[in-house]
Amino acid sequence: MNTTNLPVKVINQSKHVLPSYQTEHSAGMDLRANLEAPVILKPLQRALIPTGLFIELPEGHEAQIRPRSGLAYKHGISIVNSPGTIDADYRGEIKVLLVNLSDQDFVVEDGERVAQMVVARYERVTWAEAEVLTDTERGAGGYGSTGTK
Ligand SMILES: O=c1ccn([C@H]2C[C@H](O)[C@@H](COP(=O)(O)OP(=O)(O)OP(=O)(O)O)O2)c(=O)[nH]1
Ligand SMILES: [Mg+2]
Repeated sequence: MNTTNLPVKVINQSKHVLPSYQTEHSAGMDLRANLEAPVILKPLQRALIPTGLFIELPEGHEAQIRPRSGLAYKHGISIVNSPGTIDADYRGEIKVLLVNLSDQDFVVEDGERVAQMVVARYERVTWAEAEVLTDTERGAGGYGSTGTK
């Protein structure tokens, strides 16, 4: 298995341990809420949850902030801007924009694992302006054009 272990500079101003991979091949590290007091999310309310983490990603890498499926399934908790993007040149605190999509209040506790962070390489492009694009079988088909079965 060819996995990388890229060093990422981090400042941890939270009262919690650094995020870590929960299993041998987890793609994401769970991020913990760093709160003075619990945050109550009413149905359809959103809140920016601080993590107390500040990172410096290597050039050519981003971090994606993604929901956790357990919280989503059990409590309807998701992330409004999913997947959130942490840019390599961002030096601020990582925050998680949670939303409560259930019909019941949800309490975010200090130290709770509210999201997961996946570090990924990205490409940047330059435009090559053109008059026509290559013909393909799909063409402009989308939005279910291939059927459901
Ligand atoms: O879930 C998120 C998403 C973003 N950020 C931080 C890191 C990112 O580099 C910066 C800007 O994010 P984005 O580009 O998504 O926001 P924007 O609304 O376009 O703001 P800006 O004009 O600052 O780029 O905010 C977070 O901490 N959490
Ligand atoms: Mg932006």
